[in-house]
Amino acid sequence: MSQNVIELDGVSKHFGEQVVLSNVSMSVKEGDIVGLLGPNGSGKTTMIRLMNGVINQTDGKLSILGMNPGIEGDKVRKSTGILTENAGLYHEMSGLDNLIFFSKLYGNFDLKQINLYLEEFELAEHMDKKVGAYSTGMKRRLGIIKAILHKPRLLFLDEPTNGLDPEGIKLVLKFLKDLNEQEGTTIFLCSHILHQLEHVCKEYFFLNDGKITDFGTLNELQKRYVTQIKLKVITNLLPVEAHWGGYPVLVKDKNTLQFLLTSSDQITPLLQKIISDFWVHHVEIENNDLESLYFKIRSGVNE
Ligand SMILES: Nc1ncnc2c1ncn2[C@@H]1O[C@H](COP(=O)(O)OP(=O)(O)OP(=O)(O)O)[C@@H](O)[C@H]1O
Repeated sequence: MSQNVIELDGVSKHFGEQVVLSNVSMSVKEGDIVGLLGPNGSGKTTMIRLMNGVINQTDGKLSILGMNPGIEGDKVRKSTGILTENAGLYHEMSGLDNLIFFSKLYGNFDLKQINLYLEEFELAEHMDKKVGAYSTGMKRRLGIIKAILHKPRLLFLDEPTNGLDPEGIKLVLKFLKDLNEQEGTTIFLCSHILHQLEHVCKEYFFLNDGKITDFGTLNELQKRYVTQIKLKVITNLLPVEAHWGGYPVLVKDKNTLQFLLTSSDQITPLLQKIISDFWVHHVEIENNDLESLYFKIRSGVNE
């Protein structure tokens, strides 16, 4: 069984009078990709900074790769990579020189590998430009390369797709999935853009006001929070009553119906019944995506 590479036990962090994290306990297994989701100011960046030993907790215990980041911060940072908002890049140096500088600092200089990453992140043609002249998306991609140069076992990414265009988002998410699958790198990422994470993370942690309010796989969270399925069906069936085929139904728009079901087992028989007399162009469960779950967990509503 894989070991926990992140363990937090009753961790709190105060800045003066402000309680930013309160009694946070969580664990992440080696080789997983997990997402930390929470609104602005909920404490996500603070948690990453604690786990990297950049700041110390007020209370509780942390273990990162079996080490205490508050005491062994340098050792922790040698085996972890981190991408933060400004990525710590030198704006007066070129993209290439930044990567050469950091890889030498990490004792891991490999020009061939650097060039491969620059190609992969579509930065090769800009590598001699000063980073100060890079666009936000280019800086973000360079920041990700900087975070993985020393082949960390554990990667912390704070909003890795911020400022990226749709092609950049696709490229970065695919790269992270491949890195996880091929190298076994554990990835801990924070993001607001929930639909992007839906196909990337194995498990999600929800942070609100400095407290973990729930966690689990998408499947587990759906079982917990989605007790009624809202099934959107685009069809030429036009129900005349508020029930059709034994289920409550709402006419949302011309050709768009919403059935309310209590179990996903009801979907197939319902659709079979519809298509025996009508056409169906589209079917979608509307309320079980990560974003719907996020709002339910925030408001404590099961629906
Ligand atoms: N060094 C600091 N000194 C004082 N307060 C701080 C410090 N760092 C963070 N905070 C406060 O802690 C709270 C949580 O901040 P944090 O950056 O961890 O939130 P976040 O969830 O990452 O937010 P965002 O989504 O906006 O990035 C905020 O109220 C912030 O002002």
